[in-house]
Amino acid sequence: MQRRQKDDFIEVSAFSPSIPLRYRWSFLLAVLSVELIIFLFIIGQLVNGFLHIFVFVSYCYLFTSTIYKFVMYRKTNWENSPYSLIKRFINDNRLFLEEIQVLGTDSNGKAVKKKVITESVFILYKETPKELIIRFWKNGDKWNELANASTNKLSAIFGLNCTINDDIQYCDYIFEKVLDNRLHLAHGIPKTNGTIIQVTEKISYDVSRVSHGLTIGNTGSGKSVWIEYKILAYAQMGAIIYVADPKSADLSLLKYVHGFEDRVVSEPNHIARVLREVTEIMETRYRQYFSEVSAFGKTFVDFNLPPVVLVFDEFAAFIKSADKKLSTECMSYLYSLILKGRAMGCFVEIILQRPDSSILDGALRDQLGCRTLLGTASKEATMMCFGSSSVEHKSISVKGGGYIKIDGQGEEKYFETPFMKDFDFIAELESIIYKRQ
Ligand SMILES: Nc1ncnc2c1ncn2[C@@H]1O[C@H](COP(=O)(O)OP(=O)(O)OP(=O)(O)O)[C@@H](O)[C@H]1O
Repeated sequence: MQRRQKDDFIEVSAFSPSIPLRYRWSFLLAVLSVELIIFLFIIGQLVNGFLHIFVFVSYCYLFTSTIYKFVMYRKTNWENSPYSLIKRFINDNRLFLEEIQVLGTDSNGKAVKKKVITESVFILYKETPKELIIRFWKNGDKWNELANASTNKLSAIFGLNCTINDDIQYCDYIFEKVLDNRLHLAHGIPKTNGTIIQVTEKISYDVSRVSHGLTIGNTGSGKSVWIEYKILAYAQMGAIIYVADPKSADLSLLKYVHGFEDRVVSEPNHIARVLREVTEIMETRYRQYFSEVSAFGKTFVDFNLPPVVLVFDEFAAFIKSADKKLSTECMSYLYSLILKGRAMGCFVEIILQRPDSSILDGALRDQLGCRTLLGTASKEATMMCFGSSSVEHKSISVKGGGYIKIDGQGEEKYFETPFMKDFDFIAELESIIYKRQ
């Protein structure tokens, strides 16, 4: 079996020693013996009876504290250590091959046989204060399949949720030791740093690299609250925000906010107009800023251009219900925004109640850099949002809880949208806009 470079990883296999010397009971016995010898030596040197009692009491204290410290050290540093747990995982699942080998003959001429491990899986781990990474190499051998199929067992062993980073040559299981926390907007909204959206205490992403969003969730799962938070984050960036709300629901109320009056639309013709407007902004930016070779690799951030965001609620329902010509026109604008908008800073945030792959196929979906699935979702919705994934989704009872997948940040992970209670979204938005003017 081919084994590759280990980086800072520690390797564990069936060949690794079961217990390192400093955790063995025999080691404790050796330490206690040394202590006893020292005690007997000191006692032998003393004549004073009072000193005998004093040394004896000290020795008793040393004896019990040595045993206590050893047991605690073993428990915390060894029994629950990744090394020991991985070793147990290998043994319990028999991830090794054994064969009986003849070692020689005894005095009666009988063959002396012994079971010897001949092959083993090799699992690596690396521990930092924040995370534990367990790596399975994919060697195309009999343990290859194991690399992608150990989520449940490993999560159970370590008692932590994990995310997977699946590479061609290896599969990393990343266990977060520090739990993530939901943001509480009543404590103040996080200040947007440049083009970064802070999602939870630990999750964030940069819209200049990861553009466009998709939010899927059943009614009441928290889509509107999540999008409202995103609108605040975009507003902090100084974005020009358009809202298409064909059902004239909550988001359409934004038209009463100063600056949003003609950017919030519900009528099909107006939605088409807004899509056209955003596409034109994108095309104009292309012509003005990206027509020379010096613009190579640059984005809207390099030209100090504000992001332009189109929030499209109930997008699939709109496309299905609109007249054919209009829906074709809208789809073509949307395609070009999704495919070409990133560098120009022109983004779409699509909200869907029900998955519909006839509207948003896999190729287009993959262009939407931040995808969220809120509430307990059907298999179809999960597939629609994330494609095939090895993440086991739990059922969700928390309002605003769901899964998020951000381009370049591995598989989807559980998260909770910022908590919006005792918080006035409209007042906050108006205050952001006022401060910007
Ligand atoms: N992040 C959150 N913080 C606080 N409450 C939330 C959050 N997300 C959802 N809720 C609660 O859940 C309710 C439903 O959320 P929301 O209106 O966003 O769902 P929805 O998916 O948009 O539903 P619909 O499709 O019917 O519009 C909210 O009124 C709110 O009470």
